[in-house]
Amino acid sequence: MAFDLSNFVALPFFSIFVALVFAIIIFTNYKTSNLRNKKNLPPGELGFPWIGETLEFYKAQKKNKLYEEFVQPRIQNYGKTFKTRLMGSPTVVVNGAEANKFFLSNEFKLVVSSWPSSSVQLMGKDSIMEKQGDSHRCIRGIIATSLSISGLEAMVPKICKSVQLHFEENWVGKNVISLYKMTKTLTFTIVLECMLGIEVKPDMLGVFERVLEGAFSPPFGFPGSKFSRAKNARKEIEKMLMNIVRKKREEIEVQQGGEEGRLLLFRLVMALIRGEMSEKEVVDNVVLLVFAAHDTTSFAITMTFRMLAHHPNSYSQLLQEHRDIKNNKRSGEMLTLEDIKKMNYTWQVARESMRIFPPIFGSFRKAIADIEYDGFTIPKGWKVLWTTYGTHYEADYFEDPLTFNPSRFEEPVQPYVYVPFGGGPRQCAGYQLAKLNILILVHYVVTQYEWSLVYPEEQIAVDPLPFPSQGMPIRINPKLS
Ligand code: HEM
Repeated sequence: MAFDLSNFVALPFFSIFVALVFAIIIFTNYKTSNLRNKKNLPPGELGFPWIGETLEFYKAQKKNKLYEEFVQPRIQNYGKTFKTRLMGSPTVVVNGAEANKFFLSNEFKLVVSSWPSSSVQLMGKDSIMEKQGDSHRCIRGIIATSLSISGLEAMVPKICKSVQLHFEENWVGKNVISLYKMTKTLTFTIVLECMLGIEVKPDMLGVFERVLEGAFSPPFGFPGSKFSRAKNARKEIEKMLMNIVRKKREEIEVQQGGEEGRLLLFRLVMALIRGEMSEKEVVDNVVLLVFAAHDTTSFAITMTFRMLAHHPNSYSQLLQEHRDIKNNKRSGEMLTLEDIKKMNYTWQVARESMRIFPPIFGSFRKAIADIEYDGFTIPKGWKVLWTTYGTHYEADYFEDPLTFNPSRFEEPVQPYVYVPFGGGPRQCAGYQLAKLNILILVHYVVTQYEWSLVYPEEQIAVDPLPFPSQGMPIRINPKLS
């Protein structure tokens, strides 16, 4: 065997590396077992250092069976509150309405939201998801004003126009379209043009999607990785948005306000002019809003159509609601907020679809103090994962939970039981826009098209948000009006 000098030189470095890894493992075990002795931790397995039960978690998540295959078996073994270790962090998984109420309403007091490093780097450290206290309240206030009653009233005709234009450009003359892909394009346009007031340019969606693709991937920046592609796309967006923000600032300073005052970019730039926000904060929040709205709303819409296809009685009832609204309008007349308020049954269908297929599984929090909950201690620094499924799929809260039954929403639901939009100070800030988006699109599809699913039993994949694995193609045929 030839003597290789480089191996000889590398040996001490390798030994030091191995020793370091062992030291970290022993130190982590020591810390955890020390904690175990000192505190009344919830039951469950922390598993090996760093890796813990991450592989089991990902395996179940990939099949869209995180609740059935990861959470439920552990609830059976340990109860509704159990510990595990995910992606390096000791984590307590909590389930049920009381848990949702306790952790979601104690945001900023006992816990803070905790996103993966890749999401934070790509959305930006200055987006609402990383903000706390006054700066969080300031951004939420600005978003809320845009989605107030007068803001929503102004937005309805804009959304209607976007949907009509979208049909003309993407549906007319086609026999089959991918509903998921189409709703993504449409949601993107609605957030940017109708909510923010930023004109969509041809390549924009592709660049934003490249950022979103990296938002949950490991934050390794080697060339060609998903994360490094996402980082490059983020730089492109930053440059483009900076220009848009500066141009808007000039316009506002010259013209002082105007009709556009209702749109969100205007309000964000006004906050910039008043010195309440920086340019970077405006840009980060625009990226975050697209991220928050995009896959969630598209998935909610596609699952609503899937449920309608599988439940013809519900579809007939929903269709009648939209025929009644249409029959009260002149040909080509736009919907108004008043029409949308009449879509009660449609909203029940959409809510029931989001109960069974919540676009967001739940989300992570980080304990900022030792927390006493359910008779256990959750140590400061540990993560907490609350879940939508822990109430949505439990018979204690929803009778016969796996059955699709929109009329269960005729009665009000107890707080923190139905949580597809979260709750507490971080409850979805775009809830009203999501609702408009869903109801208006359903109206125009069912009144203008006959449609059917190409693959009625299409699988739901997860990466890391759920999506129909084949893009949910539907056959379409324009209705003769
Ligand atoms: C069906 C569609 C949607 C669903 C299911 C959904 C769900 C959620 C959930 C569960 C949260 C809370 C996350 C947490 O507690 O960690 C959230 C937060 C948020 N959502 Fe949505 N969302 C939807 C659509 C939208 C839209 C259309 C927008 C905006 C245009 C939006 C903007 C936001 C923002 C800004 C936050 C962060 C709020 C904060 O940190 O204070 N979402 N969403």
